[in-house]
Amino acid sequence: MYHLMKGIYLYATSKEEFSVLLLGLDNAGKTTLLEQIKAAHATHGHPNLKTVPTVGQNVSTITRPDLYLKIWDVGGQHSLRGLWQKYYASCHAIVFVIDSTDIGDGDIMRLASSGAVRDEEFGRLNECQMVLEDVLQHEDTEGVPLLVLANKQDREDCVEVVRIKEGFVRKVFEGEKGGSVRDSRVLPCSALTGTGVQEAVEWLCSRVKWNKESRPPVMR
Ligand SMILES: Nc1nc2c(ncn2[C@@H]2O[C@H](COP(=O)(O)OP(=O)(O)OP(=O)(O)O)[C@@H](O)[C@H]2O)c(=O)[nH]1
Ligand SMILES: [Mg+2]
Repeated sequence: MYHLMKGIYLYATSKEEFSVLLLGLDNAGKTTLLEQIKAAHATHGHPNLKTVPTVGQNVSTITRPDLYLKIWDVGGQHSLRGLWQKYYASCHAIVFVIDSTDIGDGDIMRLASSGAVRDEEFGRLNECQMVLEDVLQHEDTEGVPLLVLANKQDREDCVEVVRIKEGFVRKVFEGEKGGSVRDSRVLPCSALTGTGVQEAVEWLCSRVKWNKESRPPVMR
């Protein structure tokens, strides 16, 4: 009887848990974003916005009415990107965070036709493109929903989200390194002020549920 009751109790109180992986170049704003998401889901809480470059990982589980989201924030520095792939097979969604102030005008066709990569004009656009392509091409990310966040939209010198969508994300997806078909979206946000963070979380929650036949959740 005890075991039956315990089983019913556990069944009634358990929820599906989905894992979300935050990726992007160093300084893109991944840790700041995680802090905002944590603060928004805590009863009392101010985000800790004094981040330092991540070496290793930060992980946090947030509780939503119908599910848990376990969010993995990994270091984006060049030397740490090799570690990302060990998270791919078990994640249910990927967020690719872009620093919208460090990608020139966000137009990869112009970058390609310019020949030389002139840093001051294109910022880290080329690096950002190669890193995103690597993620999309990896077999373990096949079919995983991908949210691209055009971060730092609070800054005056940012590239607006439509340009990032048209000039960068769409072109990468349509290119030969665009990888498999997947659910994807580009949204603006400011991890620093919190603008757009809620919309991002909503999108992630809906997509991990839609995709759960391909990537089933863990019961917790
Ligand atoms: N203005 C502005 N600054 C931001 C925003 N998001 C992050 N930053 C700043 O960008 C810097 C880097 O932010 P982090 O969150 O540490 O970046 P990260 O992607 O975690 O970097 P790594 O851990 O090295 O991969 C910090 O100085 C943040 O305050 C934003 O939306 N707007
Ligand atoms: Mg970080």
